[in-house]
Amino acid sequence: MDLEKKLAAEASIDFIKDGMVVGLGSGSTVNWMVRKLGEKVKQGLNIRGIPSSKKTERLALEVGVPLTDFASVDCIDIAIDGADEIDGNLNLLKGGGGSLVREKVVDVNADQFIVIIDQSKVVEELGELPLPIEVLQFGWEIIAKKIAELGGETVIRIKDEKRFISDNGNYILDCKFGKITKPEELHEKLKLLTGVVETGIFTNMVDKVIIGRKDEVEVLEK
Ligand SMILES: O=C[C@H](O)[C@H](O)[C@H](O)COP(=O)(O)O
Repeated sequence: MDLEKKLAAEASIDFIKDGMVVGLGSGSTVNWMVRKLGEKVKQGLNIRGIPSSKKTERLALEVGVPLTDFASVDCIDIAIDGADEIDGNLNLLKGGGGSLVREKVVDVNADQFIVIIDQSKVVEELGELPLPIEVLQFGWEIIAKKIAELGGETVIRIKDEKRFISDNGNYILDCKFGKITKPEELHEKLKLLTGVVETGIFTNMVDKVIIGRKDEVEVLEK
């Protein structure tokens, strides 16, 4: 699986051109991409990255990828990010690592959005995994009840025996909805709940998917 992630990640580098502002996603697949990008920068590629998590930011700085931010640029040319699930309509479920909010801000504002995954992420319908939803700490218990009224079986995310806190200082609720047949509709209903910051459903955003399959890659276009 790691080889498949690495292959997909490294294949995505071909789409990054000199002078681009690059949205850097989060997660283990993206980490391969960031490392490769660091090598390319050392060889003379001139790009600037916008990281979607503190972890990605740390790695980018470590491997020498120059960074910028939204105060300094008007647009992101290309964003490259991983996913936890992708369905046949290229809808994504993301947030397994807890970085969904910043990822969505980066990915939705990119001219081109490329997803890099291993083949285990391809599903018929989203929802085999619980859906991560970032919520305010204040009132999370009542927000969880409202999510339950929409059909979600909700568990607050725990890491190292403590409540997981996102880069934005919020909690993550992992919510089992069963098969998500209408991702956009579910996302919209959840977003209407006060206290929900963002959901891990990403719809109508993906331009290209690079899938690592054994020792080769498959590229899907929108
Ligand atoms: O919050 C985490 C992100 O959405 C990741 O992009 C996603 O979980 C995929 O991660 P990985 O590449 O480690 O499987």
